[in-house]
Amino acid sequence: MSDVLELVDVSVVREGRALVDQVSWSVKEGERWVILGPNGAGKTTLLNVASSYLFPTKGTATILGETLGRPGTDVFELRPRIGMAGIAMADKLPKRQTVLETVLTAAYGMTATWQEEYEEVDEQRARAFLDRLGMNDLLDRKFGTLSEGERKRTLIARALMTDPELLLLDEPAAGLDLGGREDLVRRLGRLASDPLAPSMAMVTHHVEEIAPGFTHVLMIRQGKVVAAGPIDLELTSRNLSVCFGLPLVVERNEHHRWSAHGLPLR
Ligand SMILES: Nc1ncnc2c1ncn2[C@@H]1O[C@H](COP(=O)(O)OP(=O)(O)OP(=O)(O)O)[C@@H](O)[C@H]1O
Repeated sequence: MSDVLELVDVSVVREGRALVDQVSWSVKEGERWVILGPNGAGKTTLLNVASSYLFPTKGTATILGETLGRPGTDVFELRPRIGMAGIAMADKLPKRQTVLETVLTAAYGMTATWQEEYEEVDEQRARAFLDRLGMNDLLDRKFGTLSEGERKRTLIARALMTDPELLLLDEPAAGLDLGGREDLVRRLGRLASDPLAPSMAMVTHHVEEIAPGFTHVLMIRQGKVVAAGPIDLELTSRNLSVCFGLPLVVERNEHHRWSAHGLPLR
């Protein structure tokens, strides 16, 4: 299996502080990673490196075989190969555009529609991704009028539109109610279990949001790696407690879903 992402001793330093501190992490083809860590741990900063929007201050980041900052690496060629769904992207998209247009524009590397004609084949693809994410009844709705859950699902469909080799999801379930979260987890589980789906890395705050099918976990605290590896081996009470800085118990049920809770204060 080849490396989709290879970070070696990567640090991102701002105002003298390492937001990401000597992180080495490799994602191989077909792996589905969960990134866990407390607020401010550096998760989004790490995704920004993985999506080629942020270059490391130190160390090397190689994405889909292209090393950032090396002569010959063109980030404008690299970026369409990476699907990214997160709040930062939602803010860039025109609110008056329909759901279908929002997904369709991804095929043309733009955030606005302009006046060009879309290929029939692209429209079919956009409809298929939206169908898979349960957005069939909302194709003509304005993006700006969607609920949080509908917006998240549209963004994932949009990120899949370029047929990316690496899919990065930044807190896809944040702000969703219980039903919305469970609906999304089911859909992410289907995606994660699809052998044709791209390699994935998903930032989340809650182990309850990890869909079955995710294979690996990266835990970070204060920019440093606490644990990294197969989820069955590394997502332990001990590692989670170190990561979040308080005693936690993590469990997995027979449906392959995770839950975590703190121990009562004495
Ligand atoms: N450009 C910047 N300059 C200085 N500090 C920054 C900059 N960008 C982010 N930070 C800080 O870096 C730290 C890591 O931020 P980051 O957004 O990566 O964390 P996170 O793990 O995604 O947090 P959260 O879970 O709260 O979203 C935070 O303390 C943040 O305030």
